[in-house]
Amino acid sequence: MSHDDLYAQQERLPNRLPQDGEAYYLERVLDVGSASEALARCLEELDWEHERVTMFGREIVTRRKIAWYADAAMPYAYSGKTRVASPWVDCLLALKAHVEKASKTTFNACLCNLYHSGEEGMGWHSDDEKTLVPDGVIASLTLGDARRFSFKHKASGERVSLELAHGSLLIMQGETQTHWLHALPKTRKSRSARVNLTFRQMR
Ligand SMILES: O=C(O)CCC(=O)C(=O)O
Ligand SMILES: [Fe+2]
Repeated sequence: MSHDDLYAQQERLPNRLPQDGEAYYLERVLDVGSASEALARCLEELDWEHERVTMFGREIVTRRKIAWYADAAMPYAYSGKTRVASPWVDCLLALKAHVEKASKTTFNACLCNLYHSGEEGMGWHSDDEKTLVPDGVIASLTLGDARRFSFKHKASGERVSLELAHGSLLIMQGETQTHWLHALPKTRKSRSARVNLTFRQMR
């Protein structure tokens, strides 16, 4: 799909959140072939490692893997741990350029997630770390198996869910992180890998 088509599509995109934030879903920013090629390259070329999180005073190593890229060797606080960014690699830079055009925004960092199957997910959280631009844009590219993604309003508990397809982009902006949590629930339906690239704006 050309970028002109993408812009035209975006003009009409509905906000998926009923209030207190903005979430736009672009179902196909990459065609199936390009998305599959990008998935293979990301699996092969990114610095994947298991995430270590501290829960109830104990260190837990997640099955899910992550990789962290940013303009400089920026430290990034995430789940109570500080990670130093890897320097950008070509396949990620090409995807970043594509996502920047599609979202008409620029990004200086990317947190990458690798879920080997539906047995891996991510719990409720908001991306409101102090190192991120407040109310900045987060653009989340999905490569691989489609998964359900859910929002939950912090005050009312209201939920909004959508399915994120192979080659799709979810753009979160405005006050989304202040008022909503999001999660990627585990599921028995997914048996293959999904890579999710969350392009971010660090200050
Ligand atoms: O995998 C996803 O779609 C969600 C990832 C996410 O929320 C995050 O990295 O903060
Ligand atoms: Fe998140």
